[in-house]
Amino acid sequence: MTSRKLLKDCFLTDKDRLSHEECLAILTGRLSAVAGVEELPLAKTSRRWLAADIIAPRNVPLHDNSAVDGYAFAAPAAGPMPVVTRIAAGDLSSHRLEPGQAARIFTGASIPDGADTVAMQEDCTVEGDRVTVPLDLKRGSNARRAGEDVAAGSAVLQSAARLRPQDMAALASFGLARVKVRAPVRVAILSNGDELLEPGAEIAQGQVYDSNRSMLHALLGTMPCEVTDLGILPDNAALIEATLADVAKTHDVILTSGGASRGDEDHIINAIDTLGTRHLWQIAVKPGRPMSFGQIEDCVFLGLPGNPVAAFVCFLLYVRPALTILGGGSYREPVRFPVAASFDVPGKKPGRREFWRGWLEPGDDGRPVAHKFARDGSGLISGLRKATGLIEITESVTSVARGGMVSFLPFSEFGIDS
Ligand SMILES: Nc1nc2c(c(=O)[nH]1)N[C@H]1C(S)=C(S)[C@@H](COP(=O)(O)OP(=O)(O)OC[C@H]3O[C@@H](n4cnc5c(N)ncnc54)[C@H](O)[C@@H]3O)O[C@H]1N2
Ligand code: MOO
Repeated sequence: MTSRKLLKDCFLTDKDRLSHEECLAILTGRLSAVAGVEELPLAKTSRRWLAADIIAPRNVPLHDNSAVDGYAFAAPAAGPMPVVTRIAAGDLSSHRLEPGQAARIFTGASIPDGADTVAMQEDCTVEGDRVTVPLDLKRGSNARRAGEDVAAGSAVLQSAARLRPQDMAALASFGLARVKVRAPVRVAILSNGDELLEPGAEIAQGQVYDSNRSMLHALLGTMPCEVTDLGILPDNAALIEATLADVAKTHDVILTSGGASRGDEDHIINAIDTLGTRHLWQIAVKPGRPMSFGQIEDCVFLGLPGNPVAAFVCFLLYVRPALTILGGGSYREPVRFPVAASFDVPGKKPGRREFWRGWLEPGDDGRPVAHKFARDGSGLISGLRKATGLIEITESVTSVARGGMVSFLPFSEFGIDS
């Protein structure tokens, strides 16, 4: 990473602050994969980033086989046929039919040489050792061809792909027992603020329970990460600096929340400036204005704002892409769905991008319509809980009218299940 644009002014207007696009470009442009590569048993690789391309080593299925329980024959059939053999799934012996003969066959069993079609048993008439199949059955019906799922030699998955449950099925279907994947990114998390308290402790006026760390743990659980929890750090500049310097030696990422602005008791930014390099701080995004990104030696620093909604939104928008790239994954932008708004927002400040908490419901014509959580405060966890996604309002927009189109980003696009 090299430093490009450092922001020294803590009184920036939205116009001077980095835009969402610039922020993403800095993150994605300056980061590269740091996670190691390990070869693991297939069952241990779910949700990891692949570290090598996967080429199918053989056809799947390996042999032509029956899709149904029934009778195999060579189409077209002319009348009753003698049933000369019986083939079950897993039968490894070879079978051959002469023209006009049929084989009793079961789902998954190899189709015998000389046959190309299978009739479902429900559609057949059996008399003694002869079977009559539907005479108009098309050649190839109910026959699954070798390689019809995946042909040997085809490129199936590229390095940096995320292994999803269906990919696990594909790798197993090729007979792969071990897979090269990226190791988890080593992330240290901490919360900063004298007012913060661990859940379970006795609370007093002026204190708040630390909710960000539980939320961040859960969010990090959606990514291949190994999390070190450093707990709550008080507003003590020397302690913050010493902790960050120490932790940076053994982690790929330090993720903090709180203390990100430039209040007298916000020491995180100062610590980064002293120990390393700040690549961005202050963005024209709501919520999330004091989001920061920097480095201490080779350790990436990601500083989230303290307000829980801002921490959540910035995690999705910026931490997730950063962890993806550092982890050796391929980053893709979340899909944005254009939907009609069910609400009016007459005045929005121009020059900054806003992410409102929202959800979809069917409108009068059955199409999805976006609803917005009425209150905007970025301390309101209730809004995050009610929401199933973010409504994105770009910089140039100054109002939204009921029925107008807005972009909806479902949380599922960020790896969060409903
Ligand atoms: N004069 C200004 N004040 C503020 C500005 C500003 O630009 N000028 N920005 C506001 C915005 S926007 C945000 S967001 C917050 C973020 O500030 P910090 O990152 O420095 O966060 P704190 O001041 O430490 O905390 C803000 C708020 O969030 C609560 N908090 C912090 N950590 C946690 C946690 N782990 N769990 C639950 N709640 C937490 C904290 O108690 C505060 O209420 O600053 C605005 N102010
Ligand atoms: O932008 Mo702050 O990040 O709204 O709460």
